[in-house]
Amino acid sequence: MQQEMTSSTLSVAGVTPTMIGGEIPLIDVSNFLADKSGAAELAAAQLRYAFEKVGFYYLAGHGISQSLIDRTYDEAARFHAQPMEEKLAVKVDEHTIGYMPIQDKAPPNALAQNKKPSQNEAYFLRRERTRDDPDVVSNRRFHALNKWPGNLPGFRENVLEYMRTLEALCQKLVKLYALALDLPETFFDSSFAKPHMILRMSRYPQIDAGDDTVASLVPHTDSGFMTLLPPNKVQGLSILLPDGRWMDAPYVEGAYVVNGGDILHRWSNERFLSTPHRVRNVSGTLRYAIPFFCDPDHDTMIECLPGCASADRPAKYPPIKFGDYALWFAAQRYNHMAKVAAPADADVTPGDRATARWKS
Ligand SMILES: O=C(O)CCC(=O)C(=O)O
Ligand SMILES: [Fe+2]
Repeated sequence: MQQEMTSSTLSVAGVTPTMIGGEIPLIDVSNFLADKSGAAELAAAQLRYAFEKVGFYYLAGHGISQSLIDRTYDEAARFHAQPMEEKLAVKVDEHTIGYMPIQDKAPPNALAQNKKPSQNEAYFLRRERTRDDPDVVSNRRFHALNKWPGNLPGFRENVLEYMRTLEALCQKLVKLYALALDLPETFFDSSFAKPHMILRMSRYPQIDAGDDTVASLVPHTDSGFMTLLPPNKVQGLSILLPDGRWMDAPYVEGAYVVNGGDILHRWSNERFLSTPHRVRNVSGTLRYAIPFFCDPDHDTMIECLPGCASADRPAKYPPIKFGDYALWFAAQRYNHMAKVAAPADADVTPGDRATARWKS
């Protein structure tokens, strides 16, 4: 490992995991994935700490091969290296599938107003489907066909292999999330039997290090349940720590950076954090990112989890179907969705609450 280790530790059942940069737990799930006795409980205790205190953790022992990760980064670079007309041939649609160029204006949500747009271009994929899939036939929102580039042999196969592999890992990790929330290990299994998943392939040009008014990706929270970022040798990601400091997320060889999003925060009645983060690429080179967002299926009713409310801590949010939430969120965050009639959310989002911390 190349980052500086500190002596800061966390005591969980007598075990002291490494704290990256003194702040972010490193959770090794290899024993859990190998079904070793007691490993699930230990990893779940570390996860609980990570989500109650930070909202981010580094994931080691995940079993995803570095060669598959490298190949997927290479495919992101190959996609973005195409001429603009090839990329625009798969332009982003009302399902947020396809290519989104660097925007010329900030996203629709109120907090972004008067801000400069994020300096990155992105290509979005969701679950691969066939033409006769009933959701495709009915044009169900966010359940459409992927838009594959026409002239990149092998691209589709490589990217789908990555998505299938990450999906299988997430289906195991949700068991730890259930245990971390004091729920039965299988609690989330049905919502993740066919999870909603998004792979975003982003390219960040360099920005001017001296200009604080421009970001590669403006401070934000993610919308969903879990985001997995594979190790990135090109720095740029920073995380807003609970004490209000921005911390640059160090590269840790082999470890994913994982965070929770607004729906985990909402579902857990704000017990688990959805932590703001941002990207500034001042590395001197192009930066790529390939976040994988793994969410419950869109029929899941997001309603305060058992055990997350009490007499002094009543449920803060009305129940909402995840699909409705996802549509509302997309209408806030993406210009191409701004005109979509999204269901009104009954309350301010967890993300808006979290963003208030950096707004003031
Ligand atoms: O580029 C990164 O490291 C993070 C990307 C991110 O936060 C996002 O796409 O939501
Ligand atoms: Fe993010």
